[in-house]
Amino acid sequence: MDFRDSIRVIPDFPQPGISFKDITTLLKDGEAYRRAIDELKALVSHLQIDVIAGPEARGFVVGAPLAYALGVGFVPIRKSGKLPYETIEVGYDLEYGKDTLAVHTDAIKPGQNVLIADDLLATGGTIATSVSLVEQLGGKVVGAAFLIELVQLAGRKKLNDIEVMALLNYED
Ligand SMILES: O=P(O)(O)OC[C@H]1O[C@H](OP(=O)(O)OP(=O)(O)O)[C@H](O)[C@@H]1O
Ligand SMILES: Nc1ncnc2[nH]cnc12
Repeated sequence: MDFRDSIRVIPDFPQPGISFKDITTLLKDGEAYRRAIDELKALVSHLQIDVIAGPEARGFVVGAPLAYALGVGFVPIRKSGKLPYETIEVGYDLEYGKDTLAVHTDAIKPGQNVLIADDLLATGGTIATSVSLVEQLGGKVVGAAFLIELVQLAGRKKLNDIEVMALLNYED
């Protein structure tokens, strides 16, 4: 299945010069959504995964169903101020702004193998920050899985030797 047909591209959102890849058109199509998660599951099948971590908000709609499909737990990595228990936090830049991500200090056990999942890899700031949070808790990041990779932004360079997997590549 060519998932590209299910992604809507919006020029100049949320600011001029950004070509926004809108996954809501894929999410509302039950067949395409299910197949996308099934294909991600196949892409990560060689990895030993104890838990999936996904950054708010779009990382939830990819990471949580993937965790369910694999029969592993899901850890939400949230924007600052949302999690109720003790957290660690890291600030970062993204393609169109700045933010801070947080995770509960007991979300990951030291030594657990963690797959990070999100809808899209752009500059890699979100995922590098997620990797930092997981590693601060003692987790080992065994891979990062996405629906979409914006290859020109070279986000995977921020991830050093972490394996990066994506269903779709965009050149712009
Ligand atoms: O590789 P990067 O340059 O970090 O960009 C990618 C991130 O940007 C988007 O999230 P956003 O922060 O817009 O939040 P949202 O999921 O709440 O829309 C997207 O869902 C990724 O998480
Ligand atoms: N171009 C883009 N489209 C959709 N989400 C994004 N997050 C960061 N860059 C993005």
